[in-house]
Amino acid sequence: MTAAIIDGKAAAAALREQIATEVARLRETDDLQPGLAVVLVGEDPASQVYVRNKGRQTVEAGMLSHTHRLRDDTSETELLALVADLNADPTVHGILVQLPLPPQIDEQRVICAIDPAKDVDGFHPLNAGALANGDPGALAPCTPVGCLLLLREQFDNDLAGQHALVIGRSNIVGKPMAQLLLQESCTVTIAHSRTRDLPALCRHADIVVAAVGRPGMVRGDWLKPGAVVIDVGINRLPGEGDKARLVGDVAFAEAREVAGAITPVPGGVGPMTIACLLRNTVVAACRQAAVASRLA
Ligand SMILES: Nc1nc(=O)c2c([nH]1)NC[C@@H]1CN(c3ccc(C(=O)N[C@@H](CCC(=O)O)C(=O)O)cc3)C=[N+]21
Repeated sequence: MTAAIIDGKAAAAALREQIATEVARLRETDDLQPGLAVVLVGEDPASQVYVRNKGRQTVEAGMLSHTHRLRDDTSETELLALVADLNADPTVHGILVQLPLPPQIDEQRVICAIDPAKDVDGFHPLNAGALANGDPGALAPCTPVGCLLLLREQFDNDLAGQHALVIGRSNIVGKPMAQLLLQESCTVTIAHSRTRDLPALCRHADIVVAAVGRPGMVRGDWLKPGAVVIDVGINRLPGEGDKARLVGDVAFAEAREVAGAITPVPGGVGPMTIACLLRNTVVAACRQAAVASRLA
């Protein structure tokens, strides 16, 4: 069996189209233009590309984009002051502080300083708790939501009873992914670096979400034939010349021979993450303006 390739790029473009339509309507009928502020501390080249893509797609969707680039030696106090300004700015409905932050800054303190209503990353403990409680109003993290949208498409909106294995337990992907899948009535297993016999566990899974950051870790012979594989990994390996090559956490060529469907890297989960960020920003803007949204 050769797996179907899940086209995240196309799914993200379709989602951005819907978002742009909704933004146009909000600007026309409610005089509301959703605004997203992105904060980048330091010069990490991968982050720069990501920040640029986000900025461009925000504008293409008809939204306001504010980008703040701070020096690598920015103090925690300075960053907290900027977050306070953005919290108070009525033209900013969503705030994203790019992670990781340099070592002199306490990430958790910064995340907690963001107004939960503007926390479009869904990283604030209030949003994480709301998600765990099954509160439909929670702003949920963009990468796992993007994965869920791709999975729903594969399963015709019915994930109930599927055995889902989430590999990775981060607050950004693994934990919220597990919460979302549980909400869909999957049977969820979370695996991590201390899990015993991961290959055997994996062979039972109808759905595998790999989010560990280890290139090619999930092998073809770990998969149940026909499983749906979502590869969250974005690993930069040295490629031809000075070009970096992007690879996922799944050994793609092998997995493709066994899986039923699989996301590629690039062009899988990544573009969906950005589309979901735009969506969260529209939802957050509507709530802040007490206007009904047709997206949520
Ligand atoms: N506060 C915060 N929120 C995040 O959501 C966040 C973050 N910090 N820090 C970094 C990671 C990484 N991340 C990516 C999202 C999309 C692509 C993406 O669109 N990738 C494209 C191609 C990228 C390329 O070619 O360079 C793809 O996979 O097809 C990549 C990486 C969000 N993150």
